[in-house]
Amino acid sequence: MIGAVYVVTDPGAPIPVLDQARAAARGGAWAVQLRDKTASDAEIARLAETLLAELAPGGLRVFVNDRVEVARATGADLHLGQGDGDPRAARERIAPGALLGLSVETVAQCAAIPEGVSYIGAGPVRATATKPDAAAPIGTDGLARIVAAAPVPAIAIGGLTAGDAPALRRAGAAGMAVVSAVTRAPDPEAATRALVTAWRQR
Ligand SMILES: Cc1ncc(COP(=O)(O)OP(=O)(O)O)c(N)n1
Ligand SMILES: Cc1nc(C(=O)O)sc1CCOP(=O)(O)O
Ligand SMILES: [Mg+2]
Repeated sequence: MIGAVYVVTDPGAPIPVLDQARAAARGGAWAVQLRDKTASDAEIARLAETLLAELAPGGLRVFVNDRVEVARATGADLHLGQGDGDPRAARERIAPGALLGLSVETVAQCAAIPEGVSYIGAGPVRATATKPDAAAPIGTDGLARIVAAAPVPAIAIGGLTAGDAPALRRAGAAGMAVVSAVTRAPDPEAATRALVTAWRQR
């Protein structure tokens, strides 16, 4: 089951990554993702193990970004992009119960989503300073087209805030993923809670 609010951590944010994840969990996030382009596999594995021990028993899903072997070694969930290797091969490497996410930027990419992918990360919906190599923003109309074409639930990502929740829901997203709206907020727990509340509002 895919949940509503998914917080991607940022090692460049003002508070440590573990505290970002803990605040997200307290605020009601469904998932956190450890995203760090420069840390070693051993460092990411240590963080994942800590979060899995501490927060997975309470229901939080813990993802690692890009690192198939870290997911395999720790039992964490995994998120891959279009350039991060074959998702079928990754599915074979990770735990049977682990979730596998795949980034999708275009409707055409929806035709190539293999079985075993649990959800897509669809975006960027809006411009984002967090990922300088992101594709051009697709907007909520682009998101709706991807939702319609995808065989699995879509989690919207890219430049999102709580105010976007109604439009993302109208577009058919199953959830929303954020980096800066939580990790750069003065109170990351309250920011997560605001996202959860906004998502639930009809
Ligand atoms: C939930 C979610 N969706 C999309 C992405 C982006 O992944 P990717 O395209 O591989 O880019 P990087 O994050 O690796 O720079 C994501 N991480 N999470
Ligand atoms: C990690 C990531 N992936 C994206 C994609 O479009 O695939 S956009 C993005 C960064 C999202 O950060 P923020 O919430 O601070 O804009
Ligand atoms: Mg990636």
